[in-house]
Amino acid sequence: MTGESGVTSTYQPGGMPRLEVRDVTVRFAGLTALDGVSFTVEPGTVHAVIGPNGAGKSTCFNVLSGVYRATSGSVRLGGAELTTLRPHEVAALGVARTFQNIALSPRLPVRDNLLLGRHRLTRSGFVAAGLRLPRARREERTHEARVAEIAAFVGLADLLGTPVGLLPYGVRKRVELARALAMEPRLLLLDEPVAGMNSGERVEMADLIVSVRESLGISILLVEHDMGMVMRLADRVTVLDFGRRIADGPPAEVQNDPKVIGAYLGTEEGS
Ligand SMILES: Nc1ncnc2c1ncn2[C@@H]1O[C@H](COP(=O)(O)OP(=O)(O)OP(=O)(O)O)[C@@H](O)[C@H]1O
Repeated sequence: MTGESGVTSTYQPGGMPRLEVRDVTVRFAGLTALDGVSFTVEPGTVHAVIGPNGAGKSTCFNVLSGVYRATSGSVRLGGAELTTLRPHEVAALGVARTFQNIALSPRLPVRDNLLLGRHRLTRSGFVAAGLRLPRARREERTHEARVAEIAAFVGLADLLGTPVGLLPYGVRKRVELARALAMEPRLLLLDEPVAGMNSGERVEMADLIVSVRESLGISILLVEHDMGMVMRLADRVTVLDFGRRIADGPPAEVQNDPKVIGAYLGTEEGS
């Protein structure tokens, strides 16, 4: 399929797997960060995980991406069980993530940061690439063309040669999203994609996330504090509080749930 900007998806939406999180518990020395949490991310949807500070959102992301090991429970992507895998193995199954704090190489230009995202897709070995053998060169050209396509899709076409460290914060957040897309993911985990952005940048990022879903059909799971953004973007919302799931449903339903209102008011009163 082809998006407005001409970027094409490697996967058909029908081929996108469902993410099933079942009864996941994570304990850290006496503290239960996640307590029997379950939810399902349907293929090609935007699913948000929200909750007050310390609710367990980051822990949830870290379990899904293989950074933390669940104490019990299961996470399945299509037919694959993720809870026993390491981060690079989860990434190899097509799960890409962005971070709350940008994790890019500031001295490298946008192009190289995006090419690093394609590492798992590189077939020619290290040696072949180093010797610049013909097959490796051909592969390099293919990756560069794809990176240019993705950069155009996220509005970075003119900045491919610019070192990331010279870019404003909001643009760097887009580079991070582009790098995740460069992995050709089937599931994208976005950790607070608009944190620290001004209102104009927030709107742009929200539009971009919508077009990732619509043009590429990639499933998106996002953790986000900006409620307006969540309500506008998400097809479904899971609400955590003290590690427990207190609500799960369409945004309009969740927004009016007394348990959710109570959890957020409780935080405000406490802070
Ligand atoms: N590596 C760790 N070791 C010990 N405790 C941890 C660890 N990671 C998270 N926690 C604890 O688990 C609980 C859930 O934290 P988590 O960061 O997942 O919440 P959160 O919802 O992402 O919060 P925030 O919105 O503030 O980012 C907190 O009490 C936190 O202190």
